[in-house]
Amino acid sequence: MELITETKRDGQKREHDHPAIGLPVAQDEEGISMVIKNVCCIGAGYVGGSSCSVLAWKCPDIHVHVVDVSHDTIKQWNSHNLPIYEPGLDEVVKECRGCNLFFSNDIDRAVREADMIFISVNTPTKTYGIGKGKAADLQYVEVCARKIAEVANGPKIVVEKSTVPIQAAQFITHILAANTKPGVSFQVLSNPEFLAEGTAIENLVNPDRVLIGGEESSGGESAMEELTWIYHHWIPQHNIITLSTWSSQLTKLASNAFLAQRVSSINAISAVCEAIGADVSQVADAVGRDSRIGSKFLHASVGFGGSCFEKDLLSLVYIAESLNLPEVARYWQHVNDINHYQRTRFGQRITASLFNTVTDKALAVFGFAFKKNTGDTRESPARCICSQLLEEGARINIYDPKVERQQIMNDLTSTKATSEPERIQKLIHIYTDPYQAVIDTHAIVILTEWDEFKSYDYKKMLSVMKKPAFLFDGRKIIDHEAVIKLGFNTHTIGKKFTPNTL
Ligand SMILES: NC(=O)C1=CN([C@@H]2O[C@H](COP(=O)(O)OP(=O)(O)OC[C@H]3O[C@@H](n4cnc5c(N)ncnc54)[C@H](O)[C@@H]3O)[C@@H](O)[C@H]2O)C=CC1
Ligand SMILES: O=C(O)[C@H]1O[C@H](OP(=O)(O)OP(=O)(O)OC[C@H]2O[C@@H](n3ccc(=O)[nH]c3=O)[C@H](O)[C@@H]2O)[C@H](O)[C@@H](O)[C@@H]1O
Repeated sequence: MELITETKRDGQKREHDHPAIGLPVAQDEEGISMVIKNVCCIGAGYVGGSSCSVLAWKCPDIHVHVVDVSHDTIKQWNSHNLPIYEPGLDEVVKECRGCNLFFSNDIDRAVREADMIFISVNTPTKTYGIGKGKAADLQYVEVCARKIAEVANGPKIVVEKSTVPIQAAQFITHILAANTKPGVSFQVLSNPEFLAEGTAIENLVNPDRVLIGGEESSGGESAMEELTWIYHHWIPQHNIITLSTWSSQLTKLASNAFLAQRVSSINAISAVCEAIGADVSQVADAVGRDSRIGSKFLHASVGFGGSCFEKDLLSLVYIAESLNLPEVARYWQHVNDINHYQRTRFGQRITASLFNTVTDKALAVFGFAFKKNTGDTRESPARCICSQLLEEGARINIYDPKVERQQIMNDLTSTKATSEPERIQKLIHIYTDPYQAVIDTHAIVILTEWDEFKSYDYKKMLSVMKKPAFLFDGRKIIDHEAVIKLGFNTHTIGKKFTPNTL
């Protein structure tokens, strides 16, 4: 394995390729000896990788070992090219990696050495069997629980960080309890994560709150104290909430559902605005000035994306159905339905505006990630809208500053996206220069709110496009009056402009 040399927080240059062994014993402020915590995190994805990097950064006295089944992912975490793009993450990892932060595939060793184990594996929507299309798939969480039970050799605190339905902590406890050996004991805590992609480091460093859910027993309470002690390294006590495990798990699902509901609410209003000639930005601004409502998460768009809002809404719908609460299930299902409606509506508007056909027309698509400042395309509205346009026979030139070419190709030609991958593949062109992407196109379609899209030279772009040239701003980020003046036929969400005849 390649050795990496990095300058560490103590100013020393060091090489490393594997986790250090043998932990020192530290003294706290009162000089009392205290064993340094040895933390392991199973799952080196967005959540495990970034949250544990910040944990290592904020807790130099804690040894953090992040493990994953994927060799490629771990190789990337140990390289100069991290597997995820997050502003500020590179700096944090560079400072701690090889000191008190380690990435490896040696899950058994990490679990054995740890006294606290975070489970941060994926919990996607089930694609098969009971609950297909709605329930959270807990197979990866179960594998972790069984692995911990198999290799644990002492007392362990198991912290459920993945987003899970409300019974998950019980089933983890059940598996662990059925496998205890002499000298081995387990406490299971719920500690859901609230970071948002693109702002993960800021969210982890200054969280609105940290939830620690546990059992109401002396063992549960002391486990909660242990985890509270870790977070206390950088988070004030009043931002750390201790609660029951079920409340903690439900709070996570409810928080995502509330956020998704706000986006769907303003998007539903945007359709009304388009129909009556109102402006959704003005409505959102005025509604948000009510301090009881607040201004955040009222930005109308092509719909919400990302790996969690839809998944967690569907999980909540499934839970409500399982609890025989069909009205509750329908309520949350509608939040998701509006999101699909909003995406489809925008795709249809593009086709309708381009004289009811996009067949063989070239369109430049700006942005493929589900939001700015991330390279993540999971459930991105861009995937859905591009697929819609490709099905209509459009040729699309895609530019995104962070999403890899192969990722875009996979997303649009997978069996989930199309039944005709060969035909679709020929219609897609990926660009690394937005000015090249627009040449000879009929329209520009903005699908992610990257800041750089605001400052492009649209006059220059217009000069190389087919006329009449169209601009569809699905994120409401550019100066519409300015591009209309240039001569673009402009469309956006929640507002209608007079057709441009320049
Ligand atoms: N992505 C996000 O912004 C947020 C995600 N969450 C939740 O956190 C959880 C993880 O999400 P992400 O980090 O986005 O997922 P991810 O897909 O980026 O990462 C999960 C990682 O777990 C690894 N893994 C799966 N099974 C494993 C096993 N048995 N042993 C070792 N490694 C294993 C996978 O190889 C993968 O690298 C999910 O439940 C998600 O709902 C919560 C808050 C934010
Ligand atoms: O559980 C999770 O995975 C995370 O889900 C969201 O974080 P994330 O999906 O990374 O990003 P958000 O900023 O919430 O945006 C989600 C989607 O909604 C869209 N959005 C957001 C806000 C808005 O006003 N309008 C709007 O269309 C975004 O463009 C994006 O597509 C939550 O914000 C996090 O608290 C949570 O931890």
